[in-house]
Amino acid sequence: MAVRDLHVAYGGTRVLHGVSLDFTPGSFTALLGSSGCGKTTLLRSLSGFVPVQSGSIIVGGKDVASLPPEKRGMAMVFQSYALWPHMTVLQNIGYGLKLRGATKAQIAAKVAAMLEFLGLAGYENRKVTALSGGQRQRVALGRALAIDPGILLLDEPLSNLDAKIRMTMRHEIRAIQQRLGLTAVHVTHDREEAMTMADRLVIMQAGRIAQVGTPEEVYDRPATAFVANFMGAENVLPLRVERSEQGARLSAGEATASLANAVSSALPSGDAVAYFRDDVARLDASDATSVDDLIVPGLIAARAYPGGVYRYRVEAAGRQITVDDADRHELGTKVGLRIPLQRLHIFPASEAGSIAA
Ligand SMILES: Nc1ncnc2c1ncn2[C@@H]1O[C@H](COP(=O)(O)OP(=O)(O)OP(=O)(O)O)[C@@H](O)[C@H]1O
Repeated sequence: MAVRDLHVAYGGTRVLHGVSLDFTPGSFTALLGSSGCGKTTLLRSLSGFVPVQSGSIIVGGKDVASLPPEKRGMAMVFQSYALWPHMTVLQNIGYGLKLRGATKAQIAAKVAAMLEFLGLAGYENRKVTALSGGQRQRVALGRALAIDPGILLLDEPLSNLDAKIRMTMRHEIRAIQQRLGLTAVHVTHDREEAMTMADRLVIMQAGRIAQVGTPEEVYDRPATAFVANFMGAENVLPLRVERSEQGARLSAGEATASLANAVSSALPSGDAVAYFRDDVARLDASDATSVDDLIVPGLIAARAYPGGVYRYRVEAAGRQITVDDADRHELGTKVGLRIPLQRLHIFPASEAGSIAA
């Protein structure tokens, strides 16, 4: 499947501004992005529930953008399950087959196989209202899979489940997708869910694609300030970068550090903004020095114990920085915030825009 220059609008409001993507057969892609960026709209355009303004959706070499949902070879699983409450498990799973003209015997055989596959053997005659959330979502999955789709679209299917079932379902869905060789596209708000289930992440920002890559690429090498921030590097530190023959000199207020040429060649020059995660920095003595790490003077303003490590809010370089540290320190203590340079994601200040504000 591939999407080319997809534009979608609701009334006069444009929501997708020219999205192009390729989906390798058998791959699992997660669409991630802040609320309202257009993830669900993209998924619904693929499925045919939302019409496209322009662009194409290619499945097996054919443009399906103007075909109705049932002619696209795709099935969708919804957050709300969207099961028929007055119907039994058998009737729900068999619904798509019935619409496609399958006989009663064919439906019964397929549903029994599907229930076996999903660990719900013998549940045929149960009303769906008499099932747990996890079981309902499995029935919804069964209904989607019963029509043998090549492409499975998942619209936040795990959001309504409690944490434990959600973990189990992550593994189940991934295993089913791999076993059946389905091409899956999954919309989620949950970064960890996307990272653990998908081969590839697509990070969307305001109706456009900000980055496409493996979970490692997107997490460790974010292409933009937005992606770095969105993937959890929420600490923001304004920096000045001065390039020289030997490398680069970084300064954050009084604090300075040097980077050798090999590592610094990709750095911007001038005013920049660095992003880093809570678990990257450490608390050191206020007079600590280092050649490899940036040590920014700071003051402990708050402390919490979420478990395992302490989480501190440190006032440093005019910013509030969140840092995890194994040791307990008192509020008001002067510290040196030790930040390894290679763990910083650095972008020109002009690119950081409102995220850095
Ligand atoms: N049926 C609709 N009519 C008009 N505008 C809509 C409709 N559905 C969504 N929108 C708007 O389109 C934009 C994208 O919505 P969409 O649901 O695709 O975002 P999303 O990334 O899935 O968000 P969320 O994570 O909150 O579900 C939003 O601004 C939303 O308000």
